[in-house]
Amino acid sequence: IFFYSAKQEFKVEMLKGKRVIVTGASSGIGEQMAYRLARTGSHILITARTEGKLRKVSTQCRELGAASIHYVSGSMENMAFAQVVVKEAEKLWGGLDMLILNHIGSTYFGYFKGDTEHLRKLLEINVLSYVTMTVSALPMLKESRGSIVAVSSLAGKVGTPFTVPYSTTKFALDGFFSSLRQMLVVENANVSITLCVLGYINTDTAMKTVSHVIRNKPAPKEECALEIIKSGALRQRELHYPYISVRIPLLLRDWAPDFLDSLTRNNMDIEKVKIT
Ligand SMILES: NC(=O)C1=CN([C@@H]2O[C@H](COP(=O)(O)OP(=O)(O)OC[C@H]3O[C@@H](n4cnc5c(N)ncnc54)[C@H](OP(=O)(O)O)[C@@H]3O)[C@@H](O)[C@H]2O)C=CC1
Ligand SMILES: CC(C)CCC[C@@H](C)[C@H]1CC[C@H]2[C@@H]3C(=O)C=C4C[C@@H](O)CC[C@]4(C)[C@H]3CC[C@]12C
Repeated sequence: IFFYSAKQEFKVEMLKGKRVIVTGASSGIGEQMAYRLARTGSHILITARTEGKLRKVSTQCRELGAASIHYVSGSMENMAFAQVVVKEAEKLWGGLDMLILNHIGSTYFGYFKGDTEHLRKLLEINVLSYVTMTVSALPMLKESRGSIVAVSSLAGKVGTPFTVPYSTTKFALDGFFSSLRQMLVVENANVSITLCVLGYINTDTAMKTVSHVIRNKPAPKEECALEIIKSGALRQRELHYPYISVRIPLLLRDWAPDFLDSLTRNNMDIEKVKIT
């Protein structure tokens, strides 16, 4: 029982020479994932809207030792673009080993005033483009027995105030990917799906948006990026990072939901949330 249940350990060789797409890689956690993959000698295709930033990240990846590095710029509001990115990987490498879905459309941390247009746009960028890329990439991933990694959030597992449109999209990812995981087992397809449930991380965007409201200390984006890559390589079903800050709310969620809700609110300076 000990030997059969022992967890597999992560080794950098697991990703050496692997062909990986990383979305939202021009900044934050996505950028750090690109650097980490470069150090392990992977073939990398990065994407985001801002070409200038992608060029800089690519240069850095080349210096860090990427087996190869390419970028495509465009917006994930457009589903044709989501397909173009996967086609590009097919053209470049004739296959794909890992698809890391990480981009999000910009959103606010504040009062929900019924702005369904913002919600619709966010559903397209944060969910539909993930679905589109997954569908396009699945034939290649089935062939390589590859992996899909979807970056989500604690705000996609438990209700947090001030993130209504954002949480809607992240909860949807759980629905899609958890069901698809089951579907792939039934079909006998050896493609792993990892849902990353992240707590508060110190990216520029998150710090700018919530550091004046959230009392907890954010976790480092560099370590977060490494943990995401490890969880994908090890074909885990979910990543919980930072471990304790995500595990405790997940435990409380079903057993003491009202207590969890008040704990979450007590972690915020609610009076500092801007009223627009
Ligand atoms: N930071 C945190 O505290 C937490 C983050 N997460 C999750 O981690 C992931 C990364 O977050 P983080 O690094 O903070 O985010 P960033 O804001 O740093 O990065 C977002 C990336 O998405 C790209 N992007 C934005 N809009 C679009 C678009 N319309 N089309 C294509 N790409 C787009 C951005 O580049 P560009 O503008 O050039 O397009 C950028 O590369 C997200 O999935 C987020 O939900 C989860 C929990 C906590
Ligand atoms: C039990 C409680 C202490 C847990 C509370 C954790 C809350 C406060 C944490 C968990 C996940 C976090 C959000 C997140 O996932 C991503 C983004 C997007 C970014 O562009 C702006 C910041 C934002 C909204 C984060 C805000 C703070 C959140 C809600």
